[in-house]
Amino acid sequence: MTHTAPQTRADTGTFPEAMQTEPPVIEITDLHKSFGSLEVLRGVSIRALRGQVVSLIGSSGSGKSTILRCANLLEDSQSGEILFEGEPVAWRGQGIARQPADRAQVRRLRTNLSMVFQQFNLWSHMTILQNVMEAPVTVLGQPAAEVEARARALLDKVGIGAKAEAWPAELSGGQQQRAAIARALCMEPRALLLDEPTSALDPELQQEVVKVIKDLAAEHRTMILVTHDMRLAADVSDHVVFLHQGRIEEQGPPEQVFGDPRTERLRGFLSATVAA
Ligand SMILES: Nc1ncnc2c1ncn2[C@@H]1O[C@H](COP(=O)(O)OP(=O)(O)OP(=O)(O)O)[C@@H](O)[C@H]1O
Repeated sequence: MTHTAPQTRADTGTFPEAMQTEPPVIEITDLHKSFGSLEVLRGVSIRALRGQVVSLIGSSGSGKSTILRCANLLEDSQSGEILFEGEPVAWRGQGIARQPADRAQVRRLRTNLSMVFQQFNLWSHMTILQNVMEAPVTVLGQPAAEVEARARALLDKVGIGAKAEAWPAELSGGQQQRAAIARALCMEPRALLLDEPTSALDPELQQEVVKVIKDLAAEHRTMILVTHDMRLAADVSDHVVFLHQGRIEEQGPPEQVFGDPRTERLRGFLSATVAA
């Protein structure tokens, strides 16, 4: 079966060869995760090198978001290893006493590995500018004037500079998501985790956010992107991972995954997604 393969960024170049000798920014090995008796991840291994965009695709419930949440210490796992820039992301203790192994690491990790959520999660009692400035000022203790200059520049970059003093409720969903991306970037993270950043938006608003994500990919930001938007995955990814019921069913460069899928499951998934 042939598919109308979305065009990919295969020939646009990814990252300088020299950078490939450093450890991956994110390296997940043989991750297993269950919620009670429900096995959600069954031995998933994924890595993102500096400057790479890795997209996770697959049916609802296949475990994509759980991978991001484990990588960011929002969820524990049963077994497997997660390294951020070569440093283990680990938990310790038993039962309800179990917690991330090292509080300083949680802070470092959340600073360096910013997450953008499907539902934006802006603070409604703060203006857009305050939302973007909050963590660098309060968590990192950076001077407010410096952070404000950076925050305003980021809001300009994502096209909502004029909304700096507005409240989140005054913005469209697409504008709120762009503010959430500016907020993540204001931490000056080394990598971004994007969890279905366009899924909560009407189609016409999705394109505003897609443009911002494409711009970030063109800057060779390291990103793991969970998305149901196959065109976006094809456009921005260096590597695409197709998950099925907690396992990697197929993976490869986007031109292969979308243009020449090897497994019947991926072919079926792509046909169903394109038809939807
Ligand atoms: N906190 C939780 N408690 C119990 N089950 C959970 C929890 N979080 C996720 N799950 C279950 O784990 C499975 C995987 O969820 P996950 O959100 O990772 O999938 P997904 O591939 O991202 O799906 P979607 O595309 O719908 O967001 C689902 O069956 C979900 O219901």
